[in-house]
Amino acid sequence: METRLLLVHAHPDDETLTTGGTIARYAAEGADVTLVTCTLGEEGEIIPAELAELGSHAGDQLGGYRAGELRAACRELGVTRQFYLGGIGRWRDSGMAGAGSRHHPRAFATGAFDEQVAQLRAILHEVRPQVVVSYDANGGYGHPDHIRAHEVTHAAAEASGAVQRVFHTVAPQTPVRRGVQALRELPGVPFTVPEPAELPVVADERAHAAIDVAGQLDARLAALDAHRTQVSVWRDGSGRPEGACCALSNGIALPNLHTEYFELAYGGTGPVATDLFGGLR
Ligand SMILES: CC(=O)N[C@H]1[C@@H](O[C@@H]2[C@H](O)[C@H](O)[C@@H](O)[C@H](O)[C@H]2O)O[C@H](CO)[C@@H](O)[C@@H]1O
Ligand SMILES: [Zn+2]
Repeated sequence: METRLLLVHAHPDDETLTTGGTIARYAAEGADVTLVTCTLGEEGEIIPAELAELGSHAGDQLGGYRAGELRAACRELGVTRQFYLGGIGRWRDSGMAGAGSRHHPRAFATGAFDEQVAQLRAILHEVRPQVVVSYDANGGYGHPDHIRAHEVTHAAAEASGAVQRVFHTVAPQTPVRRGVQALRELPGVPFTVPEPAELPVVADERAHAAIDVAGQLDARLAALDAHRTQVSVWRDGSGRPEGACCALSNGIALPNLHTEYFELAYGGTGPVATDLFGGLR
């Protein structure tokens, strides 16, 4: 059986931040990996000062710039094909909860749900993935676009009748806290190392699958480098991926985990503990 994995993410950078190692691993093992990105991330903050005028408050060119970042990141991860839901530019980044940008006529989180579901069903019909990955009902950390991506994914996957499993990317408490502790012990980290309680985590029991991505850390870091408007990557100079970490525009360090975790949300049970396709091939 050719294994076909499809991931639905809200903005350019999410695919790498939460599932970059898993994408790189399955792609390296010969799986067909499709990425669906729902928006261009037009409302994002911008880290490099020299690019500030791309922002929505000024030139409003960030979406096009992030499309280029996403192409580069997909090359680093080995993505087979990448779609924008409804075509490039159809749905716009809604901004964080409460932002006025949610009233934009093309805002994803408040857009026509049935249209979005039909657009994803068309991609599912073309690609025929056995396994689909997106976010939990809280969108991981509550971003309106992530929540809508979860809703559209479940509606389309369950209506398709052909998707065998839907997983949510999750951050279980114990490994996240262990990763934060490792950052505290890494000399010279230029970001704010968060208190464990500051990171959006879930109970360990919700992590049904743990995908070992120790062999893909360099690929994930290279893909994070590509998302330079959104992510700062720091390396301690040792050349080891363990000596690196990253932060978003808020300057809060994110743990560099060797494992990515997933909750099995749809498709019954199965031997998924270390393989999203366990028992399907
Ligand atoms: C990872 C992710 O979903 N990023 C989103 C998010 O960006 C965050 C947001 O700007 C927040 O205000 C910052 O503190 C944080 O550092 C950012 O990562 O929301 C953006 C706007 O919707 C979105 O473009 C970005 O991809
Ligand atoms: Zn996002």
